[in-house]
Formats: sequence, C-alpha cells, structure tokens
Amino acid sequence: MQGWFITGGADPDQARTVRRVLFAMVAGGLAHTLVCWIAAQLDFFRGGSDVFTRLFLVIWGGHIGFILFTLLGFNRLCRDPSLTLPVIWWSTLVLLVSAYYTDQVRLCVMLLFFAILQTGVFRSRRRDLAWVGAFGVLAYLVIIALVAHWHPEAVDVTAELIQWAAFLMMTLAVVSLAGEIGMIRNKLAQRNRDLGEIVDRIQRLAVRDELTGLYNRRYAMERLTKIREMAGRGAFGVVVAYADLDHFKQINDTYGHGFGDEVLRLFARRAGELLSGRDFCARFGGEEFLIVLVKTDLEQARNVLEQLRRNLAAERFDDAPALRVTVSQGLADYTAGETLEDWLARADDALYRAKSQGRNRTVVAHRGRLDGTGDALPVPE
Ligand SMILES: Nc1nc2c(ncn2[C@@H]2O[C@H](COP(=O)(O)OP(=O)(O)OP(=O)(O)O)[C@@H](O)[C@H]2O)c(=O)[nH]1
Repeated sequence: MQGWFITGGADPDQARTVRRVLFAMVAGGLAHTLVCWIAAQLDFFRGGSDVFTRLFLVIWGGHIGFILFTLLGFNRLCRDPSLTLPVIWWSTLVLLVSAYYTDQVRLCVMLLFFAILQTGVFRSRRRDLAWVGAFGVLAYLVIIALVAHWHPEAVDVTAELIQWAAFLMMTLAVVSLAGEIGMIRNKLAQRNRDLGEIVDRIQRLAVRDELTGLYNRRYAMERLTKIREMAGRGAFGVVVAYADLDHFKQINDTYGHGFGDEVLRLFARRAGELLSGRDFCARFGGEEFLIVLVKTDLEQARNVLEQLRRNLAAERFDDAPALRVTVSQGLADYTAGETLEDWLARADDALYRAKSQGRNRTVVAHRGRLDGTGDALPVPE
C-alpha cells in the first residue's frame, strides 16, 4: 500500500510529483535542520535547545503536512500539482524564522535560500521567482532590524548589513539567471511542441492521403502485402476491390475542382461507414480507390460494395441537384498461391469490365469468369 502511494498509483505524473515533493521536503528539510542543529551545538542558536526543539517540531509538522497532502493525492486538486511555488514559499518562511535565531551564522542559514530558489528555476515563472526573491531579501532585512531592536547585544549591525548586501546581490543574480533559464525553457518547450506537431504531420502524410484522410497507395500496399501473407497461410479469406468514380472528369468540369474534392471526401466517408475491423479503404490516386475486406468471402464482399454503390448513387447535392455520383467496382478474392500482382490484376480486370459494361456496376472476378451486378449508366457524350 505504501509502495502504491510513493509510486503515485497508476499515474506516472503523480508518481513523479510525489517523489519531487518528498525529495524537496526530506532532503531540504534535513539540510536546514542540520545547519541549525550545528549552530545550536556551537551555541549560535538563541534560546538554546528548547527553542530549537519547539521550532523544528513546528517546521517538521509543516513538512510532513506537505508530504501527506501529496501522498494522499490532494495536490491533484491544485492548479500546479507539483506544488513547486507553495513549497518554495513555505521553505523560505521556515528559513527566515530560523535565521532570526541563528545570530552568528545567519548568512550561512540564508544561503540555503538559493537552493530553494533553484528548485523553482525549471518549473516557476520568472515573475513568481522575482516575488520570492524580493520577499526573501526584504524579510532578511526586517529580521536584522528586529534582532537589532530586541537583542542589540547579539548583533553587529554593520557586519549584518554587509552580509545582507552580499545576499541581495546574489539573489539578484540568481533571479535574473532563473529568468534567462525560464526563457530558454519556454522557447525549448514551444520548439518541442512545434516539432511534435511536425512529426505527427509527417507520420500522417506518410500513411494518409491528405484530401480524404484515407490510407495512401504506398501504405495500403504495405498493409495488403502483410494481409496477403496471412491469408496465404489460410488464416482467413480476403477480398480486394478497385472502386473508380464514374465520369469524374465531367463532375470536375461541370461543378468545379473544389466540388470534385467534396465528392472524393464523400466517397471516403461512405466507404468508411460500411467497413469494419481490419477492413480499409485507400485512395490509389485521382478518383480510384482500393478497398480491402478481411475475413470475408466474395458474396459478403459483393453485398458490402453493392451497398456502397447504392448509397453513393442515392446521394443528393444542394449545389448540384441533378448530379448522381456513381462508382464502378471490380473485386477479387485471394486465391492460395497467387501473387499480389496477379490478384490485383484480376480485380482490375473486373473493374475494367464494370466500366465497359456501362459503369455504376460491381463486377466479381470468379476464378475463370467475371460476373457483374449493377445499373448500367447511359454513356454521356
Ligand atoms: N477534384 C479532383 N479531381 C481530381 C483529383 N485527382 C484527379 N482528379 C481528376 O479526376 C479525373 C479523372 O478522369 P478520368 O481518368 O478521365 O476518368 P473519369 O472521368 O472518371 O472517367 P471514367 O473513369 O472512365 O468513368 C481527371 O479529370 C482528374 O483531373 C483530385 O484530387 N481532385
């Protein structure tokens, strides 16, 4: 159960956050406690071990509070679940309070402030770090003033102010460096996002036709080669079909290329609606498509393709009420031992027959004969 908490359950982001908060609190808290404890041992901790013990009980109560908050997953309710800024503010506060008691080694304690700021360099905005830096510097000055006021015997104000000035300079340097790093980080993050988008686009272009979103010829052939190999081992039956829109040139010439593109997309959508599982439709070029129907026989495939042909012919267009879009299709099932080229050639022959028999037809390449169904179109002049 504890292991589950520490790994953040099944969520790797939460697991990383839990480890970050745990590390910041335990390692940072221990370093701070150790420095103050050494100060107490050397009698540099005003109030002695009593004050030290009470103060650090409260401090560790806070640290444990943060750890439990994260372990129990409440951090996920926060805008930044890594709790980077709250942890920075809390640690700064704790540091300042302890610095009030460590008169001779105040600067040593305050140097831990730069370790705190550093934890925010990669995760916080420059403005937030500037606020924390300003707060740290001013609060340090207030602490010197308070100690000088309440315990004048414990402080050499001039030496304290010189140390404070050095602290101020270092804080300015760290905050401006953090700003630079933040800018580089933002640029890199943006560049990574751009690169990610480009890679996605390239991957998409490598397998998809841009106009219809269907697989392109190259990828379709790759897939078909693998499917044929499986079919060759007798795993299942496969049918390929060439589908070619009829008189598409005329559609382009009459209604424009943009409208022609819409028709191509429409065909892709209608085909997609009828295909399932590992079936797919690819655009082979122009108005020619390849449809692959897996785990099916010729009769089932013919039914699907006839349905596609009828659905397409039933489409009506607002911009072209008289238009009927039809498709001719030729299909062939895979015969054991057949090469991919021979198989596709049989489907192509069937398509050729569908066109020559009047289009708007589906012709099946049975072994040794061609057999068509459909509604022959009048051939336009
Ligand atoms: N709108 C559009 N047209 C295209 C695209 N690619 C090719 N074409 C056009 O598709 C047409 C294909 O014409 P043809 O090969 O003569 O075929 P068809 O007119 O359909 O005649 P049949 O196939 O014999 O019925 C050509 O006019 C090409 O310019 C495209 O991406 N978009």
